[in-house]
Amino acid sequence: MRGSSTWTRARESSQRRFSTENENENPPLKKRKLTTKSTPCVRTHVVKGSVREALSIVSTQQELIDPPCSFGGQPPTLSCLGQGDWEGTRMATEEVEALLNMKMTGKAKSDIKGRNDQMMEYIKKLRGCIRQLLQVESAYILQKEQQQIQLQEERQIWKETETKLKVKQDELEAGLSDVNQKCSVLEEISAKSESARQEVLLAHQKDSEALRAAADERLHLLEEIEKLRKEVASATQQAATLQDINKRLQEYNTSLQQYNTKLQSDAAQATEENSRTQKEKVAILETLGTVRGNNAALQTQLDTVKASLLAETTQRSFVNGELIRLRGELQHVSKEKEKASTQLQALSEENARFRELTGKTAAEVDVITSQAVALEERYHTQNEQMRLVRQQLDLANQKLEVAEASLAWHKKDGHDNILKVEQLQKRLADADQKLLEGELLRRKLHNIIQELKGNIRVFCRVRPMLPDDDDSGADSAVQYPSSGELVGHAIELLQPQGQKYTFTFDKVFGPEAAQEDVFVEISQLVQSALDGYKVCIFAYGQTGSGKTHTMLGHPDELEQRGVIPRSVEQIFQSSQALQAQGWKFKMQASMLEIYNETIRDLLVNSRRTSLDSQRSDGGTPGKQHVVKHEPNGNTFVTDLTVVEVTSWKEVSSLLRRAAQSRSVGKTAMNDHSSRSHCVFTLRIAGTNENTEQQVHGVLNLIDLAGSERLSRSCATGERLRETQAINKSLSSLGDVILAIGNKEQHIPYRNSKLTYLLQPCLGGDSKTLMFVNIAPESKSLNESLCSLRFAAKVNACEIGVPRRHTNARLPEARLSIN
Ligand SMILES: Nc1ncnc2c1ncn2[C@@H]1O[C@H](COP(=O)(O)OP(=O)(O)OP(=O)(O)O)[C@@H](O)[C@H]1O
Repeated sequence: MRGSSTWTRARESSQRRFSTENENENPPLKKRKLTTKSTPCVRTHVVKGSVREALSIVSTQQELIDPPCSFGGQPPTLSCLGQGDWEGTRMATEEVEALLNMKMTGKAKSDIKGRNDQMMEYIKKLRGCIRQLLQVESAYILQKEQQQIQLQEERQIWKETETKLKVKQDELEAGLSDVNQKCSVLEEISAKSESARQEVLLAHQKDSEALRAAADERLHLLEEIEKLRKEVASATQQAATLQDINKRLQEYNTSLQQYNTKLQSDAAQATEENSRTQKEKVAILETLGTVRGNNAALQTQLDTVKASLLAETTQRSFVNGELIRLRGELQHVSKEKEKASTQLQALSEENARFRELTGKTAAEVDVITSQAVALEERYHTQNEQMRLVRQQLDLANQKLEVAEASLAWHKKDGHDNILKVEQLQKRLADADQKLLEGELLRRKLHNIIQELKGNIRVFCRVRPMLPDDDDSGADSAVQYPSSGELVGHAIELLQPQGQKYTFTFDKVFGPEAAQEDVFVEISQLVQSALDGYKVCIFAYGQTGSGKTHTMLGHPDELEQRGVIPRSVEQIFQSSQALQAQGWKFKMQASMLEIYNETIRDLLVNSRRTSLDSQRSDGGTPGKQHVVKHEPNGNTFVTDLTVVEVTSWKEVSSLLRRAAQSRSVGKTAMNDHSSRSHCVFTLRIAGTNENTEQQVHGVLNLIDLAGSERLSRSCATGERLRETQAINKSLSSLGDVILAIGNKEQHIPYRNSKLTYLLQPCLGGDSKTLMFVNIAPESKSLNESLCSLRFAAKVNACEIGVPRRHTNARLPEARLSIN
């Protein structure tokens, strides 16, 4: 740049110099030539002027043209000039000046010739001078032209350079903006790196804290390990047994997989069969409709025929009566006729005898003859009457035959129709049965697939609006998809601002779902407790959302019984049905509640009169109940009352006993709020006398205390303490499920009594189902959202594959009969 500006300055000064020289110092050449030409005669001052100009140019440019002509430093004289050769000599400025200032010397005025010669000499010199000047001028012009060409070239170069420079400048500017951009990007990156660095620092701090916590945990774990070592010693003893069991389980697993494959192909077949049956059912229903229509028409026809048959039967009986009467009359007439013919015979014989004897008069003969004629006429009339009656009888008989034939035909047709309807009804019943079987198979397969997946299943139940709900008249905050695959499996929560949250679960029950509908869906799961599985069903949800209604309901009202009564009843019924196969079951029931992180026995005999008196010491007086997990996978609670039960009736009385002991209180959100987690456990031990097989199943049915926000429950004092304990244990449940979901090494089961008790159900080998109960009113929307989010986490949780507890090899088929 600097080079270019120096170059530009030099170029500008050169230009300026040229233009000054051209425009100011040198008048146009043409003008000077004209001036010279227009004054051919020598006039000193004119010539002097132009020559001076020329001289000044010559003197300025003299170094450029030729080296100066030296006169040896002497001013020239005309004589000197006369001695030199003007043609070939170059003149210095002073010489020209001297020539111009030269005066006529030596000649008298009268010496015209002399003067003339002198003048001629002078003119000759002047001419030489002028010629030289002209040469200088042409040299100058040539030089000027060269310079102009050079200038042009320089200008061209300058222009090109300028263009190049411009391009270069543009490139540099573009480069500069690129660099600027890069700079800003780098600045951003640097800012980000800075924030990342900060985050890393924070994370590092957290890690350090976590490390410290881990160190503490490690210490704790070392203690645990010590304990575990002792346990391991005993476990080693069992290892051999377990290995054997494991081997058998592997075999069982293989057979289960085969069974599963078979079930899947069966399922495919069943689905096919199902759809075929459905189509068949539709066709049958259509045919049945047509047949029913035909049947109705035939029925009407049959009724008409029956009516006409009745009329015919009446007519027939009338005709029969008439026939009998006519037959009687005919007999009577026949008798009369026989009598008359006997009489006639007698009279004829008499007449003949008389004629023979000629003893009778002609008059008497006439009378007798007329009597005989009359008798004969009577006989003919009676014959005619008989013929007519016979005709009538034949007609009636014909009518009767026609009526009987038509009746038989109608009867046959009606019978055919009845047969057809019966057949169709049978096929319909078969199709319904197949559908039912298909549905049962589908449920079974679904259960098996769930078992193999090892997931906790989640059912959502939304209770109806209650009369006490403030917005019972308002729209519910809950919706369900009305079409597509999600029907019956999804729930949508609507926020007042229009935002919609959709959650999907294994099953969603709306407010219209009856207790029976809910139980149908879990009956298979309950049944597997009888097959030797650990089954755990628990209800989670905010206060007043229907957990107790779902789990317990009203045990004494048939329709309103909840999961616990129905499950127990089903277990007893199935166990009785299995007795035919040689199975004998022993059932033991227990019930406990976890109240304020303390386990309380709800079946203890010493019935408490005041709940508050126990609450103060936190449980059964003198007894501390502790949860124990045995190495064989069994979990029990120390000193808990366990009652052997043989019927639903006994369990029912236990439930009533427990209900009286349960911690219930009135909250702002529920008049009869369960203030504790209630756990009903049924242990099932089954032995088959024929095969010596044994199964050990456990059914845990849990009604959790309601989750509620302190701000909404308005709890104070004892209620506040209860609520805090409930929330703490529920949040521990959330932590456990989150840790299982994240497949963390350490699962914090010990953080609460509830999670420690549920450990085998949540992280072990049991079949677990959670009900998330939802209150539909819009004021509960936030609680519902929390509950559903919690349930969604649970739904995503894999807890391991359920394990059946048996001590002898079992056949592939399950024990369950339904
Ligand atoms: N599906 C339902 N159909 C009819 N009524 C219901 C239903 N679910 C709940 N209810 C009624 O709602 C009220 C509250 O139900 P419930 O006591 O079962 O709630 P909860 O969740 O157990 O409450 P808490 O946690 O406070 O014990 C009861 O009156 C119950 O009868």
